[in-house]
Amino acid sequence: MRIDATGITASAGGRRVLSDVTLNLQAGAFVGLIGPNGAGKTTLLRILAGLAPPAAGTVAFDGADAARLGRRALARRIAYLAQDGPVHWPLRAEALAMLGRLPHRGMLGGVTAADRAAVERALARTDTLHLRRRIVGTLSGGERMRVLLARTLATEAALLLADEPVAALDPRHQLETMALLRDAARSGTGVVAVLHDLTLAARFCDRLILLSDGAVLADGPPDQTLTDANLRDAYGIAAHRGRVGDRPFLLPWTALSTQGEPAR
Ligand SMILES: Nc1ncnc2c1ncn2[C@@H]1O[C@H](COP(=O)(O)OP(=O)(O)OP(=O)(O)O)[C@@H](O)[C@H]1O
Repeated sequence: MRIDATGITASAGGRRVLSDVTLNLQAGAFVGLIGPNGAGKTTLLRILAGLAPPAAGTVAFDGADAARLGRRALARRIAYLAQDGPVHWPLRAEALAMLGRLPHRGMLGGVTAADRAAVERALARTDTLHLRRRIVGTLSGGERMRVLLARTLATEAALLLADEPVAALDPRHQLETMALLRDAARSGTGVVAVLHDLTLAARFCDRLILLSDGAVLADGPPDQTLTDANLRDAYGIAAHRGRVGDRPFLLPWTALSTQGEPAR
């Protein structure tokens, strides 16, 4: 699996929100897409998923123009988890997870044993087996997010794009979900997650792409992306740092003024 996005430009509300973004994604790496609010992360993820066309630039999936692959073929290859989408349908959790199998079904096809097995695996991996009979609208925000992640995993696509998959989760489920995404990457899925928690991003991701003002400010291993200068320029913050084994960690600590002085 390989995705090459070249020269991606996008506008929204009459304003340029992505400018000439070029990046490639390959199976086997857990990539964190980070950057401040409004930097363009969701816009970029939706373009990579084929859900919105770029104003300029191309997305190629395994060398083929993704725009020509067709919605259904793309949906089998790329699973997309939207950012905190409200779910109003009176659906049980397992039926919602089963929607992740739709791209694999023929026009008249029913649920197969393979569909059931994939949903079972996805519910188990997201710790939602005990919620399977619950109506999704009655779940807590974190429970709902895990069921939505189960739907995304159930597709068993080559590329998984997740927009803020851990934002609503408690610390234990954050750690488990980050480990599950990393393990999915290790076993050959391409994984990109939009993340605001830089501590988790530094610990679990193999590579971080830092978007700022619609452009790629840095792209590389966490050590090289989360430099003091990049944190200051992109987020206007300073952080405390450390290491555990071979992994860096950092703790956002100080908001900086525009002159780079501690603001609060
Ligand atoms: N439909 C729209 N109309 C007007 N502006 C839009 C629209 N969609 C996105 N934008 C703007 O485009 C910019 C990028 O939005 P996007 O959602 O991609 O940012 P983001 O990096 O995902 O932010 P966040 O971290 O807050 O989720 C923002 O300034 C946003 O206000």
